[in-house]
Amino acid sequence: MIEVSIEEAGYDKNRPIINNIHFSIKRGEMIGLIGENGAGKSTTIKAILGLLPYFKGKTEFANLTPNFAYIPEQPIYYEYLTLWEHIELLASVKNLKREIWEKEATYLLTSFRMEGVKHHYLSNFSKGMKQKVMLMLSILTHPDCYIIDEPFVGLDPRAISEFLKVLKIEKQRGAAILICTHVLDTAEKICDRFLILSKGKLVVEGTLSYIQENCKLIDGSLLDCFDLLLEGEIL
Ligand SMILES: Nc1ncnc2c1ncn2[C@@H]1O[C@H](COP(=O)(O)OP(=O)(O)OP(=O)(O)O)[C@@H](O)[C@H]1O
Repeated sequence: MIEVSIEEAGYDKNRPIINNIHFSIKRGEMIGLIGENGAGKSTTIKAILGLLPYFKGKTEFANLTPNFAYIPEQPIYYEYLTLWEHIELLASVKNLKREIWEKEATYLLTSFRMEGVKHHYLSNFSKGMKQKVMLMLSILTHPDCYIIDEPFVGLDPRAISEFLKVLKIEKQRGAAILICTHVLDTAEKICDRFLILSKGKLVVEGTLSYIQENCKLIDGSLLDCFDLLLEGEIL
């Protein structure tokens, strides 16, 4: 579905931030992008999205016109549009069928417990509420691929569980999902494979059992393996 091949990339040609990062994401696969603060996760996402001033490499999508949703860590929205107006704007831009999106939007508003604020401006929402809106909007477009930057930090536990439920359905539909997160116990439960970045490089890529084997920690958690890998005991 997506082939990412980054030779080097960054914000300035003379100072590449990430290099030699090569991976693919298949249909129906969920990949966890993990690494310490400053490891280069957001920079990798920006490279995939074509948002970096300096990028040497290529990103290939199976479809010539990739249909993907990017959910940033910091919500982006229109100050003077209500939640429902955001949904209507998206539906109009994406040419969604009213009889379908209205039903789905109503379902999502109820499951994310946002029905009561659908006619309020986003500028009055908390960070978690704004994040919920970003998630709902992306889900409504049913993209081929989701790129999600830290979804678990601002959301309350019920919203996380609703979000995971919907993601599971989207994954079964065939969506490819890249999630960047520090919440390793959740990532461990939901992701099929992991990319561990450190200092702008891909340290290890694989399933949890591959990483456990690599670390000689057969029953170790993702966090145990992550700690060990980054302590340099293995590398
Ligand atoms: N806009 C920018 N201009 C220049 N350097 C940047 C910019 N954004 C990030 N960097 C640098 O790139 C490196 C990687 O940052 P990045 O934001 O990709 O890390 P991250 O893994 O997403 O970290 P975190 O977990 O803290 O979000 C850091 O050294 C950072 O200082």
